[in-house]
Amino acid sequence: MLRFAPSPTGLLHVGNARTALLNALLARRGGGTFILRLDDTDTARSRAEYADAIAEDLAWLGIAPDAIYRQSERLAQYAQAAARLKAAGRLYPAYETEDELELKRRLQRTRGLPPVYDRAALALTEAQRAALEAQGRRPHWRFRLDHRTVSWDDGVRGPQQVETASLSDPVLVREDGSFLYTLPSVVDDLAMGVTLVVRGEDHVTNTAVQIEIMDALGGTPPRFAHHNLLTLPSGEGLSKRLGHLSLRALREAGEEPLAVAAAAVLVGTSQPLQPVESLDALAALVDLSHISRAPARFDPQDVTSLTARTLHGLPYDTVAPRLAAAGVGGGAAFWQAVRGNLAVFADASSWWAACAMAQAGDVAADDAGFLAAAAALLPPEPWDGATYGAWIKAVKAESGRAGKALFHPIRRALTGRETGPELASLLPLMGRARVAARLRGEVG
Ligand SMILES: Nc1ncnc2c1ncn2[C@@H]1O[C@H](COP(=O)(O)OP(=O)(O)OP(=O)(O)O)[C@@H](O)[C@H]1O
Repeated sequence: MLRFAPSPTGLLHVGNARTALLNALLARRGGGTFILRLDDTDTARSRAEYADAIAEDLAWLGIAPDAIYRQSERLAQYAQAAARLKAAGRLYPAYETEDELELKRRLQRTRGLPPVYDRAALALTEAQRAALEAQGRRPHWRFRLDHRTVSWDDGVRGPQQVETASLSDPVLVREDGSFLYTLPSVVDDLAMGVTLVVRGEDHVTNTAVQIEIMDALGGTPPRFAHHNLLTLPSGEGLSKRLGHLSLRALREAGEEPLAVAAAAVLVGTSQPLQPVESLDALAALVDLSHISRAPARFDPQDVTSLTARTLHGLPYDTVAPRLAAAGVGGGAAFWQAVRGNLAVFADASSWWAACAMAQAGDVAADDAGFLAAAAALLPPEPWDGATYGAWIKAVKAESGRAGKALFHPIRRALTGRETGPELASLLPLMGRARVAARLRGEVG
């Protein structure tokens, strides 16, 4: 059981996609379950349209979660867990304001001490608490860490140890009673039976805290694996809120979902960037132990070149529904003919238009006679893959032209372009009447 737990506070970026894909692909490969769990307890920042956008962007990548949960709908479970922790003496009220905490931290720093919460609230007497509440202060609630060494064998980073004495007791519940991310995450990982948590290394410290809370709740922690983070090419970190390298933007630029997925998974590993034919093929390449420890720069140029390479290798059966939806005909023969020339999928539509829609032959005045003579040599239909070769041989013999002078005017007349797919493949798709008309500079 694996999960992806984003906050719906912006559009997913390629770093988020790395986490989502690693989880989804490991689940897919191992026959496990993959859930999308929206961390939407922060009502001020979470937005329903981002939750929809997350599901849509995952679907675009080819990921269909087995279930979707919204943490905002599970508050009763978190309240129950908080009550259990309070009863066990592990969740205590604290009354410091943000300014007071900041002052404490500043004093600690000037004394050369780490800015760790001093647990002053633990020492408050019943009467002192009552007095603070009488002033109108509301408590936030901190988890009392065990101050022990928490260890786990990380799927990416190997054996890990965190001394929780070096950490502040984390706030689990805010003044207004709302939950920060930590408790819902722990409660749900236990309740949903999550067995492996794969996430970014921004969570390593959280993991130590979460293992302590899981132990305090009597649960068995899952296994953890923390992958490196992706950055902008400049090295700057990615942020959902700032809209960096969003899946939406890559999609709008025409990038292939399989190319984005391959780049998001393979960048920053010891495996080479390579196009894949399917998510199953990408799943077969996933190996947590091949992920580097250092952050990895994500270059959108890599996606652009992977998009082209992905398209060049995509089998017809995989793209047939997309071709049909785009109104592109010609079946497998057309796809085989053009795929090697595509930079983005939409180029298939332009090549289809060039084959199937009337357009005037692009004929330079100097070549008009040569091309009209070539038209006269066109063999009768039916045409197949060998037609062009036989015809061009005859044209060459009669005209005495060779090389560029022979091929270039023909390509221009037929397609209006300097380069493109093999004419041998396009000719049967265009048909004799069209080819003849265009060679004469007419509309065909
Ligand atoms: N740059 C990144 N590279 C790889 N993974 C990332 C990156 N940023 C976040 N993640 C992972 O994405 C998952 C979802 O995290 P979260 O929703 O907090 O996204 P975020 O981009 O950090 O958010 P925000 O910008 O809103 O703070 C987490 O598992 C996190 O580790």
